[in-house]
Amino acid sequence: MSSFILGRIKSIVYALKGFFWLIRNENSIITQVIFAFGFTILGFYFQIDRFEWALQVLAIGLVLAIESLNTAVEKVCDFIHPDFHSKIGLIKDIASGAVTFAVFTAFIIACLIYIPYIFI
Ligand SMILES: Nc1ncnc2c1ncn2[C@@H]1O[C@H](COP(=O)(O)OP(=O)(O)OP(=O)(O)O)[C@@H](O)[C@H]1O
Repeated sequence: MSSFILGRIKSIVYALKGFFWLIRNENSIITQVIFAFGFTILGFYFQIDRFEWALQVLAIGLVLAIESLNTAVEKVCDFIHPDFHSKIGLIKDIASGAVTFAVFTAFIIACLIYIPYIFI
């Protein structure tokens, strides 16, 4: 097998290792996964259409991906500077701010999808 293909396979294995680590150990990711299951049940309950499913899956993926990157930033911060430092605090706050953008976007998408089903 060429070293290119072998390299790609190794990358996928490492990525899956990170994926499973996150859903086993990281409370914020576990919480978001529970929310994702909740909204999936809601989607089946209200029989949302294909376009709404696509938007919902995109919103869930966006939140999980940004939350995962936020976790990575926190880990780097704790590794390079385990003690309290105002700059570390700011870096962590900014990474959390990125999650807030994603959650806010997902909230708007959820409102656009479900408000018509619930109230109209
Ligand atoms: N080393 C530090 N120096 C200064 N402020 C910090 C430091 N560590 C954390 N903080 C502050 O505490 C907040 C929470 O940090 P923390 O690393 O506990 O993340 P978290 O959002 O609670 O994530 P998790 O629940 O996944 O641990 C940061 O956003 C930052 O404001």
